[in-house]
Amino acid sequence: MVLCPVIGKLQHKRVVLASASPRRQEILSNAGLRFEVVPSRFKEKLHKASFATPYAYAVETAKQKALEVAGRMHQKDLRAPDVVIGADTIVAVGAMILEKPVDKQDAYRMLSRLNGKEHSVFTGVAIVHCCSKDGRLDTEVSEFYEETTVKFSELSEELLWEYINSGEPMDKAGGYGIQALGGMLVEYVHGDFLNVVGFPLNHFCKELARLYYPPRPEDLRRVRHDSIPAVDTFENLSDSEAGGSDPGQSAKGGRGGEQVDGDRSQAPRTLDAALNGAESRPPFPTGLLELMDGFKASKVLFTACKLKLFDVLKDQGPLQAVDVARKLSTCAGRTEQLLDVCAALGLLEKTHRGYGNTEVATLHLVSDGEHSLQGLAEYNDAHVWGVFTRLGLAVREGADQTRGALGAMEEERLSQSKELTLQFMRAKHSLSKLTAHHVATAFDLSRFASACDLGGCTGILARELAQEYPRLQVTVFDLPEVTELSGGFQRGGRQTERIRFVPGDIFKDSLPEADLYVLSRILQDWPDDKLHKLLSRISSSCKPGGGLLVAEAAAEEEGASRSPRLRTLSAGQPRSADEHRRLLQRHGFRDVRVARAGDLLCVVLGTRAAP
Ligand SMILES: Cc1cn([C@@H]2O[C@H](COP(=O)(O)OP(=O)(O)OP(=O)(O)O)[C@@H](O)[C@H]2O)c(=O)[nH]c1=O
Repeated sequence: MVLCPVIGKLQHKRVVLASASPRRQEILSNAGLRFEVVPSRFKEKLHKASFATPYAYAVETAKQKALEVAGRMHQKDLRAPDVVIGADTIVAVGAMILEKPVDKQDAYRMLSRLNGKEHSVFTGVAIVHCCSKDGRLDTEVSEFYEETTVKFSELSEELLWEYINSGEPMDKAGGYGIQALGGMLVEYVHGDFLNVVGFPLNHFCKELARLYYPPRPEDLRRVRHDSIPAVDTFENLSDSEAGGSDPGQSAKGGRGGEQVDGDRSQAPRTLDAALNGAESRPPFPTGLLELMDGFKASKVLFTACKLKLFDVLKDQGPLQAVDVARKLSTCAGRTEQLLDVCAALGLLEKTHRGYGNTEVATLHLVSDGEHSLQGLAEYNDAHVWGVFTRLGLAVREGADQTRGALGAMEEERLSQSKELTLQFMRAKHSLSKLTAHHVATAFDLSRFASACDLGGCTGILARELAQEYPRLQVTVFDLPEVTELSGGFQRGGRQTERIRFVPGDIFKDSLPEADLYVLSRILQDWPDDKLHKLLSRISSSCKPGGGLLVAEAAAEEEGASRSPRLRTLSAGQPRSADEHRRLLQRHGFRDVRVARAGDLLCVVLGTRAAP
């Protein structure tokens, strides 16, 4: 059989399975692989929301599990195994990830979500090749994922509880085991069954083949592209293009993809394809097509927010499409399309009871939620959208125009209506709420008695600083039209006594006195000349020993910015932590330290040297 020699390639190697899952052990030993089992101690606690897709989360977790075991074994014996295999299985309902239930209630919640519906099971796999050199561990990781679609029948409460009480759900992702009693819950499976059980053996063998039998150049020219993913084009939302693709068919990523994301078609598709040969076609441009459709997805999100769809579903959901349309006074047919696209985007859940918010929608898209990003959606729709429609003009007409178009948020809000200023403030407020705590705690700032947040807008960071440092007096310095409206964003509380709002322009007016100046997400909006002007003004106002704290979007190479495009399209240059460090040094700050704040920001703190 073709696959045996592939497994045989590992025969003389020391192979470790970094997994406690008895199912994985069984699948691999049934395939004839000889290995040791060293369960990983990696805690499955990666921040799910920071992954663009559920499978990216599974792949990263699998990798971390394997690397933890490789590192630990290397440390213990000063010799790592040759190969460590890690895997992670998750169940995904839209964007929501279900892992192993923590108790019976949790299992019930999970199984109820799956009841009567289709879901995806993803297993991420990492194959880590290790090499110990001069006491150092070198690793080379290849990773992939497999997706299988599973549909549950409509199940009664009684049956669900009977299943839960059998004890089977507890150590299984999504709360069920398809290989045992759980098999009775399943109406159909599309894809690799073993992938659901915990290990995609077929894809694993293909990956080994790819690693151990590099294709000959003549084979590569004949690669067949056999897994073209569907791309949701949202066409059926447009009147002129009605009858387009099925919104439920969102881009899923090929089951046979060799890479986690991006262009999976770079590598030979499959051993089969490489060996059997096929006609020559260019790689399928999945990423590019998704990019072309990206604006439609944004517009769907903005429209749903504007219609207050998530608010209605929060209070009254789940609801059928006609009821949603009635409550929103919208056209029933179009509303249903919008709801379906929202479900395909992972914003809504569709069950036999109707449409309901997913966790991410409840958390971030409901207007009055503590972590609501409604303000940002509203501003992007009402303002940034229009700004970007002028991008071509801005690029053609040069730097100033580019600034006018791309970085226009600051400038336009000066001249425009109170409503626009309010929109801008709501957008900034909602985003700052996500980051303020991280910025305030990136360094110990307790040595400062006063701080001034320049461009501090609604005072959300000031509030966090005051809360974190009980001695600190904080000034929020922003344009008069902003400070005038900031009252509407205050929630009261003891620390507000130590916060004051001072109107002024950071480029023109004298800066309020403070031991620590703060610039949070300000520099990125300005081109170099303005930025140097601002930093030199701060430098002159800052007393020796005083500080400057800068928080900006983390540069891509530092790992976490998931939206490099957003960063690049602001007026200023994208800057790395090192560039920020040099900027501060150039303006008279010493002992410059850099820290990461959450997933989005890099924070830099410098101390003013004596002139
Ligand atoms: C959907 C489904 C899952 N599972 C098991 O669910 C666990 C997932 O958890 P994990 O975190 O990927 O693995 P683990 O069991 O914690 O082991 P480890 O690799 O040490 O983290 C694995 O066991 C899988 O078999 C089944 O046995 N049958 C099914 O139908």
